[in-house]
Amino acid sequence: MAQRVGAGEPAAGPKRTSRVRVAVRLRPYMDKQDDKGEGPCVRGLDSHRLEIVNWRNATETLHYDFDMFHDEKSTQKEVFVESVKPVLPHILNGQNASVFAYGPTGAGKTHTMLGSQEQPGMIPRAVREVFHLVRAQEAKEDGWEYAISMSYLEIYNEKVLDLLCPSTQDLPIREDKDHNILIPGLTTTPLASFSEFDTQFIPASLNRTTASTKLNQRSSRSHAILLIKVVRTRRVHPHRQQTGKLYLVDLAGSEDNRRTGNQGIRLKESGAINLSLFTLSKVVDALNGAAGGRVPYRDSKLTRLLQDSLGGSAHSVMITNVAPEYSYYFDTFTALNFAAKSKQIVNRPFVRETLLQPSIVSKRPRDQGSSSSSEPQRKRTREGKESKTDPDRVPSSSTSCSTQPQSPSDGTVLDRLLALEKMLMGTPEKERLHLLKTVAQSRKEIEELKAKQKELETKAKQGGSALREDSLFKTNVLPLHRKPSCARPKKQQAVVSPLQVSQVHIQQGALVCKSYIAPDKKKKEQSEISEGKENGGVDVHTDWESHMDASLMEKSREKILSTLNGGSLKELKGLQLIGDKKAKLIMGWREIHGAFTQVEDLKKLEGITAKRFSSFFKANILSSIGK
Ligand SMILES: Nc1ncnc2c1ncn2[C@@H]1O[C@H](COP(=O)(O)OP(=O)(O)OP(=O)(O)O)[C@@H](O)[C@H]1O
Repeated sequence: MAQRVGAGEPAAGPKRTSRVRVAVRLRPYMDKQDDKGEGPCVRGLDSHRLEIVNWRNATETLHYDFDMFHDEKSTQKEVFVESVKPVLPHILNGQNASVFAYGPTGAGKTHTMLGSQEQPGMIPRAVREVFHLVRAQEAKEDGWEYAISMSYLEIYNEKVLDLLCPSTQDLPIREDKDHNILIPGLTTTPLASFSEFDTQFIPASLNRTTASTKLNQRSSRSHAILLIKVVRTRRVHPHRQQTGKLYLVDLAGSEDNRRTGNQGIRLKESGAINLSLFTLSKVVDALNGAAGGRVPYRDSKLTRLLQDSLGGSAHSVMITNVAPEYSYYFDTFTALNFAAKSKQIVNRPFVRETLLQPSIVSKRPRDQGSSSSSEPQRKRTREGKESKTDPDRVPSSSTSCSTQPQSPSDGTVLDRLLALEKMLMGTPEKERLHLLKTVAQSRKEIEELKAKQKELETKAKQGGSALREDSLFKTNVLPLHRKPSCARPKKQQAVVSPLQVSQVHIQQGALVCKSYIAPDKKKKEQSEISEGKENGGVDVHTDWESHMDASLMEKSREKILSTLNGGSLKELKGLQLIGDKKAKLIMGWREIHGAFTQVEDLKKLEGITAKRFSSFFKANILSSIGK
């Protein structure tokens, strides 16, 4: 698990501010001659200023001044070089950046962000540039190693959907204590090259929800957000790790339902789109001092996700797309006013840095003497899985939804101990004393664990053999309709309710006394636990552990732990007594705190009491042995 370094630490440098940069891009006329006759309702004055006819008085014009004005002849390359490229280097230094296109339906947002084969937009250009920047840094051998990955999502009807894995449902949005916005369960795909990005991105874009409206033949009905993450790790001790994120956002078009002719589902979509854009506008107002200081980020999924880009810690660029036709006049006027307001927003970018724990560092090849630049990187895949991938190798055609077996990021106690000892070399005296204490404490823990394990093994052997003979006999002679008593030498008798019948199973040397509960009762019991209600009547928490083979128990425990640390949403839900809510909580915890070191860590989750944990543990150990 990584340790967070505060934003004010030396690595982050002095805190500084960065205003949201606003560019306006005017789309050329489309093929409608009659619109052209009226002349454009908006026109550029120079590379920063533009004017629009004043609707209150047609003889006047209103002037606006922006960071950049791109006229109707501007090429994709010019827009990229002048407005987008300057923010990209920040993401190599652990800072966040975002570029988003805003404007009415049909004004050119998707053209600007995505573009076409002949005229690639900001997204492909920005990603290509990120690869260039990273390769240039690698060539300098500056002591850092870099890893690039991507995630891609859309917000459709206030649902967060994973475009790299379209079968997933609405994903939750979480915030950690450092105000980082996280989406547990979102696919993250490592990228080795730009062409690999292309092969992932193009099919994923086709998953995006689009439908035509009267205004635009191919109108985007969702907000699409592409996230490019650059993680760089210092090769030498202390192993600092910096994470920079680039958000590339194509917003859905704001639109007037009277003009778009929306009905039915299209009307519902428009409601969601306009609500999120309205909230976006309220957020901008609040950041500019209105609304008494409360910034309503939480009022829509879009603003929650863009929290970092507006008034947060990102270097942000907003490209406002406008159209020249008079039919767009009011939309253009509104968009320009929104852009002018956004220009005043000030962000506070800082470096996000963590220190890798010794257990992670000690497992890396460089600690075994290697310092090759093509050394494998640790990367997260979907649902918080960790894997080792060589960044210079083009991975096989694994799908983004595919899951890989995962090894927990925290080592065993012994691994950690060894790593700690190794770290003592070259540590100042005061810290060394503290570390020595930790080492001594860990050693003591190991001794205690070993003693306990021995004791349990002996108990299990004694109890197991006595019970095996006894229960085998009883299972054979008891009539089915009678309740058998499950023999438990030295231990208390299990409480058996009138609806239960006990069965004795012997599997792989383990003796398990399974309670049979009538199906409807079992269902009720399980749903009560997963809904958060404590178990009332029957005590299911009897001393069952002592009847199990210690090594088998340990194996099952490891299996559960590995699912907790590496399981997908579906796999987590496959655990006994874990429903959708708990599975998402587990993923959120994992995202924020890293791997669970032991199954018992589950008790740290909200709503998992000791009793509920005990039910969970028992049910899963039994079911894993039963498999
Ligand atoms: N700068 C430009 N040069 C040439 N064609 C453009 C330009 N901007 C937009 N277009 C064309 O205008 C049409 C509408 O643009 P686009 O689909 O990008 O609008 P949009 O704002 O994304 O709309 P929506 O909100 O509905 O998604 C498209 O056919 C697009 O190719």
